[in-house]
Amino acid sequence: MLETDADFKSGFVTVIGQPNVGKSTLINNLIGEKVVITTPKQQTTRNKIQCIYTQDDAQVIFIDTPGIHQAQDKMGEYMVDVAYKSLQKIDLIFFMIDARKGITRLDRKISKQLSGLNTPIIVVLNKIDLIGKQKLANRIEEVNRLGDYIDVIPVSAKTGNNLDTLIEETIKLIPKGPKYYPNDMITDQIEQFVITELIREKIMYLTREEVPHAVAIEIIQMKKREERDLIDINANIYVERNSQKGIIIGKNGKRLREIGKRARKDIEDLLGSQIYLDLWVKVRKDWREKEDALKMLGYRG
Ligand SMILES: Nc1nc2c(ncn2[C@@H]2O[C@H](COP(=O)(O)OP(=O)(O)OP(=O)(O)O)[C@@H](O)[C@H]2O)c(=O)[nH]1
Repeated sequence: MLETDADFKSGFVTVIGQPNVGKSTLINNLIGEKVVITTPKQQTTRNKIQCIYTQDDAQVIFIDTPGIHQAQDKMGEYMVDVAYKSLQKIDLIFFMIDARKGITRLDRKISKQLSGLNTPIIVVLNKIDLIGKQKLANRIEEVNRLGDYIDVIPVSAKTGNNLDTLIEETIKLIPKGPKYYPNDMITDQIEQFVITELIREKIMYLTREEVPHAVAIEIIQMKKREERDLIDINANIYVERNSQKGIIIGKNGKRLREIGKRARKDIEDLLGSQIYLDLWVKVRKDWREKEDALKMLGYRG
């Protein structure tokens, strides 16, 4: 299901900046026909997808980095460990600065914290609709003195001015990769969809050619344990024939355990939480031809 056009680009971006700088406005303004906003019902994730921007040749997934928002009130804890770690895993950071206010003490602190990362950073100089040209030129100078950034892009998140340049630059900077989400993905299915793809990928890898496309994954349950940083995920793996079931399970369940182990690792990275993954292999004869089964498994015609 993941499109693997060799030239397609995809990447994860997070938006950081002090309160009121315009982060939500930016994300909201990026919502158009091409964008999906997500409002996960359960708070199972720490890395929350905020929106997805898809165009013909690229997909940008904006994620809400854990810890960043809470920590804005308490600068001492600004980069709590988990936030720092997740920042290292993403492809690009937007560091938003208010062009009217100019660089604040908080911006300097953020900048210092970010300087330890290898992740590329674009400074998004926001609210340029409120200042004149000369002031903007000064601000750009100030930002260039503040740190070593890939680019400084002046925008108005409110009017939409120059957001096309921001997207263009972003796409230049993200790596080649698959289209993680279909264009018409239903928002709250996104997280589960990626999880099923991660599991499917491991099966494909570990069974090679033996169970080609006869596999579908259904997430039965995803639930966070109370008072524990652990999410239980129960999923069914559907195949068409008993022989395929045997292949996936492997001798004494060895292959299924390996599939589970590898998938768990990736899902933990995705969710930023420990998970317990319970996988069951079930035979559903000719599921590919049965409409009901397809619907149940989340495929839409
Ligand atoms: N004039 C102008 N106002 C803006 C712009 N971007 C954001 N604002 C305003 O700035 C205020 C704060 O914007 P938000 O998008 O809520 O800022 P935020 O960074 O998400 O704020 P927190 O959620 O507190 O972190 C709102 O009143 C926005 O309308 C802009 O480009 N120009």
